[in-house]
Amino acid sequence: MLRHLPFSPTRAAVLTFGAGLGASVALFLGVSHLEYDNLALSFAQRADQRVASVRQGLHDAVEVITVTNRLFALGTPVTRAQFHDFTAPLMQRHPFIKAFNVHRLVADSDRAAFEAELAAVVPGTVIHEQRDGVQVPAERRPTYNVVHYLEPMAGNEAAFGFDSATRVPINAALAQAQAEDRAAATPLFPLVQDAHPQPSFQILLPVHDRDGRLVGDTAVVVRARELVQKALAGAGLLGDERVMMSVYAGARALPADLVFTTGEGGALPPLDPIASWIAPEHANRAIRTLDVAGRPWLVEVAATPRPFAADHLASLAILAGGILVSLLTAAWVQTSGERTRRVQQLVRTRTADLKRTNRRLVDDMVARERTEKALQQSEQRFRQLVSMSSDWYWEQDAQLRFTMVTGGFSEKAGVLVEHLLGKTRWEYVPALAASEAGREHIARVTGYLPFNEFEYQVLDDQGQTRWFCVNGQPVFDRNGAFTGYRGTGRDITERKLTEQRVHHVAQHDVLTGLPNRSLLQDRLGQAVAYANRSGNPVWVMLIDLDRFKFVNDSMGHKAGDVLLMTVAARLRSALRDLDTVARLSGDEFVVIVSEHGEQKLTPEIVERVMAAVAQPVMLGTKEFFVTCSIGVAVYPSEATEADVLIEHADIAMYRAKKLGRNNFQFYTPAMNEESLERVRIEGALRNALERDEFVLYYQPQLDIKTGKVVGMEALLRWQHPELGMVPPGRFISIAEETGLIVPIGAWVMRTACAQNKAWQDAGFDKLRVAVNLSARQFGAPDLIEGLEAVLKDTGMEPKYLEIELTESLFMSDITPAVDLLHRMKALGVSLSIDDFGTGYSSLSYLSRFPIDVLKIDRSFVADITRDANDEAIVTSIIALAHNLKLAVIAEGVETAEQLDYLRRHGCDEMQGYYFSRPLANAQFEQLLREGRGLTVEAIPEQVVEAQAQAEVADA
Ligand SMILES: Nc1nc2c(ncn2[C@@H]2O[C@@H]3COP(=O)(O)O[C@H]4[C@@H](O)[C@H](n5cnc6c(=O)[nH]c(N)nc65)O[C@@H]4COP(=O)(O)O[C@H]3[C@H]2O)c(=O)[nH]1
Repeated sequence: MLRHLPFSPTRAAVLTFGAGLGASVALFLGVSHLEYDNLALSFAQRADQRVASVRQGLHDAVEVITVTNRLFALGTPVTRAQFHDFTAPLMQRHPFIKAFNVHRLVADSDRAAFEAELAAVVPGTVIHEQRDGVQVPAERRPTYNVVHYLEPMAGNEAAFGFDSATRVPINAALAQAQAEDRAAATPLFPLVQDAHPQPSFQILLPVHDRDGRLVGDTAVVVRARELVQKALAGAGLLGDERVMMSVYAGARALPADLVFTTGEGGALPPLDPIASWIAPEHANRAIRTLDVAGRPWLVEVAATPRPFAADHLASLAILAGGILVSLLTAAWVQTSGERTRRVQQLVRTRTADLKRTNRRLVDDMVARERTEKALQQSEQRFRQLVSMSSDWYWEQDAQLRFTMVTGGFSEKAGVLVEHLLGKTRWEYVPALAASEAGREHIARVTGYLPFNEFEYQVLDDQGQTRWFCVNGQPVFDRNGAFTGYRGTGRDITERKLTEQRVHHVAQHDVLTGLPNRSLLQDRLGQAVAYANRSGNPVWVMLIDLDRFKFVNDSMGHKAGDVLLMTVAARLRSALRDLDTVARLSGDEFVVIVSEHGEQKLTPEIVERVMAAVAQPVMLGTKEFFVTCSIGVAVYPSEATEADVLIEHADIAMYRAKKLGRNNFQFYTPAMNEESLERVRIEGALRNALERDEFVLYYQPQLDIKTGKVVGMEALLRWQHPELGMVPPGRFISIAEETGLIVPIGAWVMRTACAQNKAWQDAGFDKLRVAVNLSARQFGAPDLIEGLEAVLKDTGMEPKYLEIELTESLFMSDITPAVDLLHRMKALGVSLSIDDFGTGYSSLSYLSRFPIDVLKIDRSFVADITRDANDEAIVTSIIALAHNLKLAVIAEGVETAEQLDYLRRHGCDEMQGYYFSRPLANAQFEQLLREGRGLTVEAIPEQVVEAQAQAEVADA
């Protein structure tokens, strides 16, 4: 059966519904029972109320007649008027009273008199009776019971004079009243005064005279229905449809006795046993018997049949609610049951699935374990890699805030990770938004674009500036929604600092820290641009230190460096911050000064610079004076374009140098010519050796005592096809600067040796040839080998070669110089110091050097007879040399006085125009051939010696 239902109720649901239904019915019955009891109680109360009301109404009627009867029982005659006055208010109070009667027993003998009295009240009244409904004079009887007093008369006229003895009920009631001595009621009977009979009755009480004889009675005529109605209405019990009621003026419910009923058809409906069973409350009936002045009255009260639901709302509601709750509970149980069934089914299915999956899982587990292991290893490798590398790894969320930074970020970057997390890059580095590169980066990132090698500055937790370089890739989920960024970063501070250093180094001189040539060009461009804008002039000064080369060569590079740094600092402090001081090269500095506002550019600026440089400098333990030569180029000026400013300043500087150093020159176009010549010379010099344009001149050197030529100095001459004979003063310095002096010097050495050997071989006296060795040659690595080769190749004995060195050559780091000199000396050559006295004045090194000859510079010799200082220097040099067992040769001897002085002071040899200028090959050979020499005056050797010693002591 259940299988045909659209759903199959579970047993639990059926049981739940059954139990719920049973409980609901039980509850319904219980509550119904209570309702029945309640209804019965309510009905009993209603019935009692009604019965009591009716009883009260009847009691009032009895009470009325009792009171009225007392009026007559006193024996005092009562007039009709008194009777009227007495009964009028009672009638008013009890409208159910039809009339008050006083009956008189009248003997037939008194009939006429009595009728006369009656007629006196109502004319024509006789004692009468009713026969077939018609009023007729009473038949003659022994006694009559006549209505004597009647109130009210109106409406009751027919009763006045009526012989009530013709009425059985009245006679019976009077007899009963007399017998029981109390009021007695008649049954219902039709009144003579009623044309249409209404249920009425009388209650009467006998009246006795003073002797106790019955003389009549007092009666009240009552409308029975009105009485009942009045009683019920007075108690407010009319109109209650819940009950029906009937009142009978008798002991049984006979229709003839029916006084009052609410039921239709004049009486209560009979009880329907079936209906009573279904609705027991309908069987509620109350039957009470009342005593009405000795007569039984029946009051019957029944409940009005009502719809069942009207009186059973609560129980029905409970039943309906119970059924509903049962249904709902059953439905819930059903649903739960079904769900449980489904869940069980699902569990079974899933369990089967799980078993299958489990088997697969076991397989997968093995694979996964392998994968996890590999992953762990990979992760470990990644972590190791990250920790070993200088990089860190970072991630950001969709709002571009850092969510993770790994790889020892704090240690590598000096920033705690917590300081970064939750912030965007530009929240952590607000300066990003201020730079163009930063804004570009922000735009890129907010556009979810990848970025590479983005570099930016960060302040670390210690407040140090660092540089980070980051790479990043945007991350999108499967749906293409942006979820954040991930990438790497590294600290590139070191690299940046290195770059800055490199950049600084690239633009600055390492030694002095001043801008170098490259930055100088930049600054010069700015200065020229400023000059063009403002119309103010710009001066470019090229400063060259005088005799720096000497310091560098003589005191060593370190001293030279100290000097350069000192000069750089002095230049810097002598000028304004706005001005540029740059190191061009070696001992050359460039200053750019621009005219600003009221500060005019004047030569005092140049003088101030010169004065600043010309302060004493402590080099080691020695005090040294350095001067400078300055060339100044002015922009704008007629002849000076912006791009040749330094060149022109250089030309002017050369001019200043030429003019005796320690001064300055402003560039003039004429200077350019000299410079051009210098350039021409430099160019021509490069080809001179190849073109065989060099020649050697030889200047004789003579023994002062004997006057004989003992040697010669080889002096280089350049026979240029256009320039003519170019003296060394014009090209030697250029050759030294360009390094051309090395091959040229080698040529000189070889040529001089070869020539000397040739003259020796030609039979002339064997002379010594002196060859100048420049600093560049002295520093050449193959110097010794070259000398050996020359001596070997020419076959000249080494003792005939004298190598002239300048003091400055070996004054710097004397140890290698000493070593080199010894190696040269080991070749068998002699060594002389040229221009002695012009350089570094310490003579202490002389004892350590294997020197043979000191050569007094011609500048001392020139003034030897005029300047006491020079005299002193010369005599000192001679004395010193002799003390050191060195020979002394004076050069530049031009006069006999000079020669005389030198001779007197014991100078060994001389060289100078006084005897001979440097001579070409042929001329020199001629000189040798002629055997020319000095004329020697006889000066006693002791005198010369003594004089020399005395002058040395004076000096
Ligand atoms: N006023 C005056 N001058 C005199 C007198 N006697 C000689 N002289 C000049 O004095 C210079 C002597 O040479 P130095 O001091 O070595 O000075 C040399 C030397 O330092 C250098 N020089 C010349 N030839 C060579 C060379 O082959 N190699 C190197 N390295 N330097 C050389 O050039 C310098 C100048 O050479 P020169 O012009 O030939 O000038 C020569 C010579 O002509 C005199 O009485 N009065």
